[in-house]
Amino acid sequence: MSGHAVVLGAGSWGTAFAKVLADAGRDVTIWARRESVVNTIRETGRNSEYLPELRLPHRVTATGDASAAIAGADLVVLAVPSQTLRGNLADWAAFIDRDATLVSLMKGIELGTTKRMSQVIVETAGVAEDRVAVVSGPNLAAEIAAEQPAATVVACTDMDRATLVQASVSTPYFRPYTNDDVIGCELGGAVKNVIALAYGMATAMGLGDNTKATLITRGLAETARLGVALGADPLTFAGLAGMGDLVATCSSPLSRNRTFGEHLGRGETLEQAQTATRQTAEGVKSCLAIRDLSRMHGVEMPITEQVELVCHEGANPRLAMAALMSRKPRPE
Ligand SMILES: NC(=O)C1=CN([C@@H]2O[C@H](COP(=O)(O)OP(=O)(O)OC[C@H]3O[C@@H](n4cnc5c(N)ncnc54)[C@H](O)[C@@H]3O)[C@@H](O)[C@H]2O)C=CC1
Ligand SMILES: O=C(CO)COP(=O)(O)O
Repeated sequence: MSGHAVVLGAGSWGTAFAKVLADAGRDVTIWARRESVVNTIRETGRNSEYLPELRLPHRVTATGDASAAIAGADLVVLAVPSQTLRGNLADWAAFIDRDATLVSLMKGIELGTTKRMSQVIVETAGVAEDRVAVVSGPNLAAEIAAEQPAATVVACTDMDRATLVQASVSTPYFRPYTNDDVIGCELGGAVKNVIALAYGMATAMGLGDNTKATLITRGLAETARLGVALGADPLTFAGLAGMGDLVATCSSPLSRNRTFGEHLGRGETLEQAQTATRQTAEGVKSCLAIRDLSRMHGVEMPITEQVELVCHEGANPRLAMAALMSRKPRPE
């Protein structure tokens, strides 16, 4: 693979990922929805709204014309919010080259359908699942943009394709591992956002490291339970797309999900938290879809249930924590 790549979505991860692709040897076009973002990237080489510190490599350019950018690209990277993917991709699907690899960077579950992002891509773009790769791991965009060493997982049911994508995003600061467990990698990425909301609430409530370690560990347990019920390999949850991303997201003040949880933990309403934080916190919507998935598959996910109650039913975070602590005793 050495052709042209397109990154659809100019948020912080889409922009940082474009840099990774360019540093790994690609010409890259970023599609941005807003003309002001396109113009700033073209004129200054920076996405000043999302990653102002980052000077993009010369191989990266921007456009507002998705169809022109997609045509001829052999790597089509999707980096829009999970809940808008289906609508966006419906507009773009016709322009995607029949041999192109579609790469999902998104960490969410679709509301209503409870579909993972790769499933939405397969359905909407009309491609076989082995043409879709998922990139997921402890990858806070600002740290990658600053070239701080990090690893990730490239998951695809076609391991040859996973290896090609791995080569396309390998740089001295970004180390991708391949995996064929797409379900596990996608669930790890989506559920950790929900657990990070809980972690943020605990942080704002002044709770200590025992509480936080408990949330991470039991959060991982409920993620793995759901994953196994959906056909994932339990070992995936001990890896970068599971524990790795969960730890990075919960412990980092850069995380939008953790930050959103902190607002809720200070007693703000959902609307107040949304006003205070501008970027997408995927867990806020995905917690509803993940709760639905857990009920459909008869899997207990107590932390997710409580996060959903705080986010969408106005439950008090302290009472949510008390509810978790007063559950029926059970073996680990
Ligand atoms: N920011 C990060 O550190 C990381 C983010 N991710 C995931 O990557 C995905 C994308 O996130 P980010 O790049 O951070 O950006 P984001 O989620 O904040 O926004 C993505 C981009 O989509 C645009 N957008 C918003 N609504 C849209 C719509 N209706 N149609 C088309 N475009 C729209 C935004 O303007 C922005 O340019 C998310 O699923 C996130 O969970 C994954 C790893 C790291
Ligand atoms: O997925 C991420 C890091 O791997 C980014 O998390 P946030 O969306 O919470 O910022």
